[in-house]
This record gives sequence, structure tokens and C-alpha cells, in this order.
Amino acid sequence: MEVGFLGLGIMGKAMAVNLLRNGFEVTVWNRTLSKCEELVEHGASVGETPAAVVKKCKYTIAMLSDPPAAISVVFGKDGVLEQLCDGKGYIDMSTVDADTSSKISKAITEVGGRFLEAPVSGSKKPAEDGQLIILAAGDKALYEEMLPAFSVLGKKDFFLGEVGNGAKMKLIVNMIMGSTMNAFSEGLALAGRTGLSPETLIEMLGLGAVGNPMIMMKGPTMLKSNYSPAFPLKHQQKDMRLALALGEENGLAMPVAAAANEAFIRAKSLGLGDQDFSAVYEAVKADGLKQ
Ligand SMILES: NC(=O)C1=CN([C@@H]2O[C@H](COP(=O)(O)OP(=O)(O)OC[C@H]3O[C@@H](n4cnc5c(N)ncnc54)[C@H](OP(=O)(O)O)[C@@H]3O)[C@@H](O)[C@H]2O)C=CC1
Ligand SMILES: O=CC(=O)O
Repeated sequence: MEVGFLGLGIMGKAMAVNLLRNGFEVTVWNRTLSKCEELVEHGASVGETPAAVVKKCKYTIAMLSDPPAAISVVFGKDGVLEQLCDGKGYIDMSTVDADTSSKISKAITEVGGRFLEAPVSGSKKPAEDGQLIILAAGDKALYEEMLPAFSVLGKKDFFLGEVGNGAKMKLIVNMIMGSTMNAFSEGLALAGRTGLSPETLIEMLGLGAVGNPMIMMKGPTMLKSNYSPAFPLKHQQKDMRLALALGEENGLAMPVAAAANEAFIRAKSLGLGDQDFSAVYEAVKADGLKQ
């Protein structure tokens, strides 16, 4: 199967490599074109523009940072829309809001293309290992045609119905993740501030129901102040912001998520946006030190 792949960041690179390793023919594009070179070493071809990739491939996957990036790659000069026609499929796996996804879907179907949103849960390592959870919605036939690729990229896929449902589900999952990370960071910081051992706290959490895989994986690296990015903090804050907007649209107050969002904004203002999202711990720890 031949696929195009747009966006070779942390996730896109791992996913494209995975497809290549599993026998897919992959044509890649990235805004910073030099990032394509590593993929060429794995057997990829390069398209000079998103339009060139779409022209060559029946199916094109995108994995881009945020709504403005997803929009610009589709609607911009040399963008996806210039070549998307005749039943070609466009699969956006980026985490965006439902409005962005619907806008892209409408434009693509208007020119005769087919659209599937398929954001993923799972980070750099699951992407490398083909263990993502895929939350697809949109064109059902396109979803079924993409199953060979999804079975390489993920350990489980869901088809959630109409466009927007995948985006909403992904934002809800990440809202819970961001709030949990903040609660955990506050607990670690409070243990430290009261003279208790944060290491012992993590060990105790791991013995009971509260010690989820995220806490058990990130806790030890947080205590070493190792924030090498798997999931960049700026993207987690984008997801909190989009989830809060979804809450407001639906008349739901979410004070826990709102507080977590503020903590991520504060961490960004401290220059931690490109670090792993667990670096919010540094912002939490720094709070109130002058009292
Ligand atoms: N990292 C993770 O653990 C996970 C991330 N996600 C989501 O997946 C998406 C990608 O994440 P990740 O790979 O971590 O992000 P990165 O920041 O590592 O990569 C972002 C990608 O988007 C491209 N990009 C950014 N702005 C533009 C633009 N205006 N036009 C064209 N391309 C652009 C970047 O290109 P360039 O190289 O030129 O900057 C890069 O290829 C995000 O939506 C994120 O929320 C979902 C699950 C897990
Ligand atoms: O979106 C991030 C993730 O870990 O999932």
C-alpha cells in the first residue's frame, strides 16, 4: 500500500518509519524539508509540497502540531486541496478541535475527495512500537481502506461516527491526562515541601489504584528533572484550551481542567513549552517559594 505522510515531528517521524518498516511505500513531506532526509534513509520518497504528495498518493496522512498547522497544510499555497480529487483519501491524525476538522472535511469533500479524522492516544514510544489508540471518524469506507495502516500504527482503533467525534474524544482524553498530571505534580511537590520522600510517594501510589501507567512512567523522570519531550507541553496546553472551549460550547463548567490549563500556561511562560508536558511539575514546584 502506498501512502503520503505530511508532518515529521515527534509522532509523524515515528509513525512514518513504522509504516516503512512494515512494507508500506511512503512519500513524506515536512515544512522543514531537511527532516525528510532521515526518512529517506528508511526508504521513503520525498514530495516537495503537500500538493505533490497528494498528487502521487491515493491516501495521504497528516500529523501536524495544531489547528493553524492543519489548516495551512490543506488550504495554503501548494496545499493538499490543490490536488485532492477523484476519491483520494485524506486522513488527519493531528489533535485538533472538531470545528477545524469539519472545515477541512467540508473543503475536501467539495472537491471530490474523502476525509477521515483519526487522532491518536499514546505518545512517542507507542508511536515507535505501533501501539497507538486510533480514534477515527468520518468516511467509513475510507476508514476500512486504512485498516492495514492502522493495524501497523496502533493496537486498537475505534470508529466513532461523524467528523468531529474523533477530535472531541481525543480532547476529552487529553483533558483528563493534563488534569491528572497536575494533581500528581502537586502531590509530588507537597511531599517534597513537607519533607516526605517523593520517591516513596511514587512507590506507594504504584501499589494501589491511583498509580496509573502515566504516573509510574513519568514520576521517576520528573524527580530527575528529565523532560526530554515525548509529548511537548505546548501541545498539552493546546489540548486543554481546546477541551475547555468544547466544555463551554456544551455548557459544562470544568474548574479542574481550567486550573490545570493555567498551570500549563504558567509553565510555558517559564520557557518549558518545548519540554515534555510533565515539566509542569517545575512550575508547580516553583510556586510560593518566597513565602
Ligand atoms: N507527542 C505526542 O506524544 C503526541 C502528540 N499528539 C498530537 O500529534 C500532533 C503532532 O505532535 P508532535 O509530533 O508531538 O509535534 P511536533 O511539535 O514534534 O511536530 C509538529 C509537526 O507539525 C509541523 N508544523 C507545525 N506548524 C506547521 C505549519 N504551520 N505548517 C506546516 N507544518 C507545521 C512541524 O513541522 P516543522 O518540523 O517544520 O516544525 C512538525 O512536522 C499534535 O497535534 C499533537 O497534539 C498526539 C498524541 C501523542
Ligand atoms: O496526546 C498525547 C498522548 O500522549 O496521547
